[in-house]
Amino acid sequence: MVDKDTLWAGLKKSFQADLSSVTYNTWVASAEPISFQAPHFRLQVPSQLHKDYWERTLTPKLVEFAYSDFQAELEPEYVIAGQVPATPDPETTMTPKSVPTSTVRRQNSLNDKYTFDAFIIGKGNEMANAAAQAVSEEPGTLYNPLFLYGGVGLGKTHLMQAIGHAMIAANPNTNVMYVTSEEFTNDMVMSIRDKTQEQFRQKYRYVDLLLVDDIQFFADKEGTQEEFFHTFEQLYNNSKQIVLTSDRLPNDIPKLQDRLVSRFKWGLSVDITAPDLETRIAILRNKADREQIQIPDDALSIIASQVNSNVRELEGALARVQAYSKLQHHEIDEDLVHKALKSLNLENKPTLTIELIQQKVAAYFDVNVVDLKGKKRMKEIVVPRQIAMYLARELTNSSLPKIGKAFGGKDHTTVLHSCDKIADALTSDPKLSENIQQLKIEIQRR
Ligand SMILES: Nc1ncnc2c1ncn2[C@@H]1O[C@H](COP(=O)(O)OP(=O)(O)OP(=O)(O)O)[C@@H](O)[C@H]1O
Repeated sequence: MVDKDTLWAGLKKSFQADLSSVTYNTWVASAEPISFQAPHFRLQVPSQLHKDYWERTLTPKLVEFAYSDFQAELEPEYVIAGQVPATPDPETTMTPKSVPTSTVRRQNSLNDKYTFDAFIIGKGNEMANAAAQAVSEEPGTLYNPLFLYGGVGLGKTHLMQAIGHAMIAANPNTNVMYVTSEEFTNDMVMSIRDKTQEQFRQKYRYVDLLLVDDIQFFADKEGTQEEFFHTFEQLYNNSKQIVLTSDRLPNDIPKLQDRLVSRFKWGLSVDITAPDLETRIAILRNKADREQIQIPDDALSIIASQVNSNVRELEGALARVQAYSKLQHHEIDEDLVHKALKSLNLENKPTLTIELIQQKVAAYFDVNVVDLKGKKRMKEIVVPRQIAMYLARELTNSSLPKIGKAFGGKDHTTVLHSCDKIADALTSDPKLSENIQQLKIEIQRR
């Protein structure tokens, strides 16, 4: 038995470890538990934008953490502060249950908001958008599979789901399956455990459009890759459309079977990069209008110029401003935006660039920036160089070739290798993990 406060305290810890501090402070820190009676968990959030974000993005994590930390099956409900909930308040205690099924399922459906109409086109995504539009008009023939790749929070999921919406709009009988690669793996494992492999195959092999998100997590998963290969073959041979997303190109996904790498390259691979200032402003304006948030252009430009990492963080900043305006009972203006974003420490800071990361890492390890960019092979230089590349990828959303260029013209595979090496070492080297944590704080603080 666990009460709502104990549950929430545990969940917050897991979120804190999992999310960036900006994401955590924007979305999680402002939520309050209202009640808890298995499986119902009611959480109060400050605004509609928060509610949407929880429903769309954080619910799967919430369910997962509740299950792994408390062996509890959760069905969360989000209530906007000051609004009366639709159903009466349940009791506040619960008994843990077994496997979370219903809430996990919800992830398979398309998010209503991820349409082409709601997608703002800019320099970083115009190719990807054009390819996605083309695929939705001629599925299974033009680019199959369509492989969208790029950094976090740049709209890959949005765009892939937009294809699903467009195909359903053109033909309501279209059978669309959206799944993350982890869900695909879990589903497969369950089907083996429950001896329901035939149902599993029916589910994935007889659709018109299969969308698999974050395919890089297939790395190392032999069984999943084997199963996915047969799924792919059947769909492809029947001219059914497949769309995949990843944070990197197929060649760069470690331990991905050659036959999958070659198949993923049969169609079209197209990347999405971070939006420029104009696109960020347009995304915010569109979002504000859709959510009916009153915000003048000048105030909006301040947000767009201060948050330049990715669209998810941009949306978070807008939500923060909106929540702040509600709390202060004050309309949004430039002054309010400055105050609301102040705690994110974004103001008066130099822009977070690869060069800035190089300087911070060099100072931290007491090495020379020139050496970091150079070719010296001594361990004292190689490790800081790999760390700097890893942080450049994590914190700036720059493409691998761009990072390679900033490190004295290195190849993108060298950058990827460095990032993977550090990511691997992080799981077993607490000292490295501490160094990186400190460096991240130092860099975010500028
Ligand atoms: N060009 C855009 N126009 C409007 N909204 C966008 C655009 N790009 C991204 N977004 C919004 O930003 C948020 C994050 O996008 P999304 O989840 O699609 O990113 P992603 O690239 O799939 O990230 P991840 O790699 O973390 O899965 C979503 O709310 C999405 O609607």
